[in-house]
Amino acid sequence: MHRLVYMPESGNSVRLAWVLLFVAEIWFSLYWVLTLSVRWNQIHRTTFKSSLSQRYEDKLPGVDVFVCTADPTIEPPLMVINTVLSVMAYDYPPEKLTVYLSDDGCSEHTLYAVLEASRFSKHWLPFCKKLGIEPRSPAAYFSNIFDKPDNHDHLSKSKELISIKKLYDQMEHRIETATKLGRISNEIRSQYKGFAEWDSVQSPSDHQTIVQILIDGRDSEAVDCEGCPLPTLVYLSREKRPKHHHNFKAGAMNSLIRVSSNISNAPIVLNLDCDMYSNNSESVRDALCFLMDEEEGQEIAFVQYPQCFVNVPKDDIYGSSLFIGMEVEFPGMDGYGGPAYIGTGCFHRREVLCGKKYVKGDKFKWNKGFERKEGSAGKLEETSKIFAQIAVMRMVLNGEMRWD
Ligand SMILES: O=c1ccn([C@@H]2O[C@H](COP(=O)(O)OP(=O)(O)O[C@H]3O[C@H](CO)[C@@H](O)[C@H](O)[C@H]3O)[C@@H](O)[C@H]2O)c(=O)[nH]1
Ligand SMILES: [Mn+2]
Repeated sequence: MHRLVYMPESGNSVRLAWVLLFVAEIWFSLYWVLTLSVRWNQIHRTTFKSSLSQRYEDKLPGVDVFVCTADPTIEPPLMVINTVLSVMAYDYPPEKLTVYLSDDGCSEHTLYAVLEASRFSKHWLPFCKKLGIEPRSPAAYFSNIFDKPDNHDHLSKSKELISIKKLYDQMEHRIETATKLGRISNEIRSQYKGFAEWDSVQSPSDHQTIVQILIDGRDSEAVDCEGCPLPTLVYLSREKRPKHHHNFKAGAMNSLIRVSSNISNAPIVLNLDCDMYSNNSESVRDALCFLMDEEEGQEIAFVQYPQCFVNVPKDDIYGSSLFIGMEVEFPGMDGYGGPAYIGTGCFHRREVLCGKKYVKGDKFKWNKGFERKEGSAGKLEETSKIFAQIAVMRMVLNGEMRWD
């Protein structure tokens, strides 16, 4: 009202500033109304995972986890494998879990780190499950234990803890030595056939598709040190050519959807940025409580987890912890039908990503059974390359891009 009543006469030099201020105030008022309205209808949900187990433990669906990385310098391989290990250690039947690492940086060092992680997982997974520890990213767990002097949680676990920490430190040392060396030594190269792919890589932005199945869950020898099966672990670096745009994470996700459909084809897909480890081993079960809900499950396309940051400065003057968004506005949006998709930490139904249209009353059949693909790992790697090619070709020809 003040702005309208005291508007300067036309011709007055401050009139333009006055009008601009008025527009800005209108915009902020509208913004205030919009943000306030998502704050007064918050929904906080609770899951009952024991009911999920009672009803569905034998029929739990396969889950494919996509971890994306793009640059071995900005996103160090050691950080990437901590994220990979955090999801491999999920409290979920390992034969139904497949973890894909998409490496847009096409780095031998990242493949080497994942290879190391596949070996370390044989000790890390039984350690996590036996002692029920959280979080299951080794770096995050060790930092909680050793960087906080008043944390005595480790005393009861000391023997196992010391030996697993030693294995982790040795792995870290090997990965860092390889990184410092700038190349993968001939000794390591000779131990794993997959490195031979780099003989035909021109550069990280000009290379063929590389698919390596590092742990094949169907293999009876793919077991941890206590004899329990391990989840499947796959490395993918999709084809890139300088003349075609690769569409960043979206392009990687398109390749991952197609390659995974050939290897595990799980009906549930989780996507994670490589710098966002999972801090709760029951996240899959929590998400399934929504997606498999008998009444409303079919109405839910995805379950989005909030993002938490561990390295935000204490005073956080820029609001980088996204606290208001995650703690207030997300539950608020849920009151109006559900939160937005914000990328990492989201469980989708595969069929939704593949373009299935919503049909009211249409029920997904969870008891279809869990199927394993036939064929040797080598054969699956070869056919998966064709699937990755299709993703790239469709993106180039149609500009197809389903992910933000
Ligand atoms: O060519 C690329 C570029 C990026 N990435 C990966 O994509 C992820 C996200 O990229 P980044 O540049 O780190 O985006 P941010 O701005 O940090 O993340 C925001 O944007 C992401 C992509 O939408 C969301 O997943 C996140 O939740 C959201 O915080 C990372 O894991 C990257 O490794 C690729 O796989 N290929
Ligand atoms: Mn990021």
